[in-house]
Amino acid sequence: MKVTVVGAGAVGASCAEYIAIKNFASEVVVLDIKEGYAEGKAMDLMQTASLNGFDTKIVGSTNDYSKTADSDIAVITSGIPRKPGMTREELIGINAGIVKTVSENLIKHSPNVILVVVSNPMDTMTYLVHKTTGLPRNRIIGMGGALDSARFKYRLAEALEAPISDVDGMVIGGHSDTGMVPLTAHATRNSVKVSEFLSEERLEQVAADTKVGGATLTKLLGTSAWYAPGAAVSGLVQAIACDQKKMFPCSTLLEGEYGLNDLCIGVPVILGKNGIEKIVEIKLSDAEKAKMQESAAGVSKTNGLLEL
Ligand SMILES: NC(=O)c1ccc[n+]([C@@H]2O[C@H](COP(=O)([O-])OP(=O)(O)OC[C@H]3O[C@@H](n4cnc5c(N)ncnc54)[C@H](O)[C@@H]3O)[C@@H](O)[C@H]2O)c1
Ligand SMILES: O=C(O)C[C@H](O)C(=O)O
Repeated sequence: MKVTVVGAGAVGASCAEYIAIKNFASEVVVLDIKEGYAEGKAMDLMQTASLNGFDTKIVGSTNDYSKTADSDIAVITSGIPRKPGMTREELIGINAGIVKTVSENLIKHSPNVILVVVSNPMDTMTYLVHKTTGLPRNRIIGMGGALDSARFKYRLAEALEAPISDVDGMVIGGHSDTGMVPLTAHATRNSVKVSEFLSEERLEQVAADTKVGGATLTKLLGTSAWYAPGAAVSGLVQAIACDQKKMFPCSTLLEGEYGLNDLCIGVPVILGKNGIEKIVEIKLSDAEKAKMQESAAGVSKTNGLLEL
């Protein structure tokens, strides 16, 4: 199993590290445009192999896509991150050009590759990859919901004063400060609805904290987060590589599902060796449906800024 990670920055390197530590890939190629940077990250990571006990070979490349040839899965993290005070949508001008070129280069050398899009604004970048590559929708996966759901579980555990392993919950919708839809009514602690333990007001606070999870970290760090994003990507890659048939909320092209069309947005999907093997349509309340519609309108508005 060969995995390429484009962008050897904060998220790309974290993602490569988690994939290597999980020891399911034979090779991870890390590619960056900055001279020597990916080679340096790859060498540093390889020097953790004996310490962390993995056999994955990590190779660095300065923009040489021949090294990525015949990748089974490729992750696109190339592009600029936001700074405090910015929205993800403000990154579109620079990142759209990068994501378009990178995805075309990847497909040229790996025609059967499954792409995982991370660069922001992620739902719009995923849509751009659809529009420009023409790959079938099962092979283009946007990562956002897996991360947002991990942050939701963190906030739920905090409110419940419970270990995170006790809680379960999911965030669907757009990966933006306003567009996320944390499904508080479906969240559970050991199969008991969290609404049995937390007031409506506290649950609203959990949802609000979840939605600004990325902005909160950006303010603290001066740039956006990388550990949880890297771990979330590695989870998706592992589910595909190991044909796990796991369910994650991912950004995918909708063709009527959830009453939506012609956009990529986060919904639950089953991930296996073919990428997105199924879009899971869960029953939403009228209030949840309205939030999803509003979120979709926001994503479509950003998509409208693309020069297609
Ligand atoms: N979807 C998500 O949940 C999520 C989570 C975190 C970050 N992000 C996004 O991921 C992107 C990367 O974030 P980061 O913190 O790793 O940024 P970073 O600046 O640390 O790394 C980005 C890397 O991309 C490289 N790059 C730029 N153009 C390139 C090109 N054409 N080809 C190859 N490499 C190129 C840069 O040299 C840099 O090393 C940002 O857009 C950020 O907003 C998304
Ligand atoms: O917040 C960001 O800009 C990066 C990423 O989308 C995140 O949620 O951490």
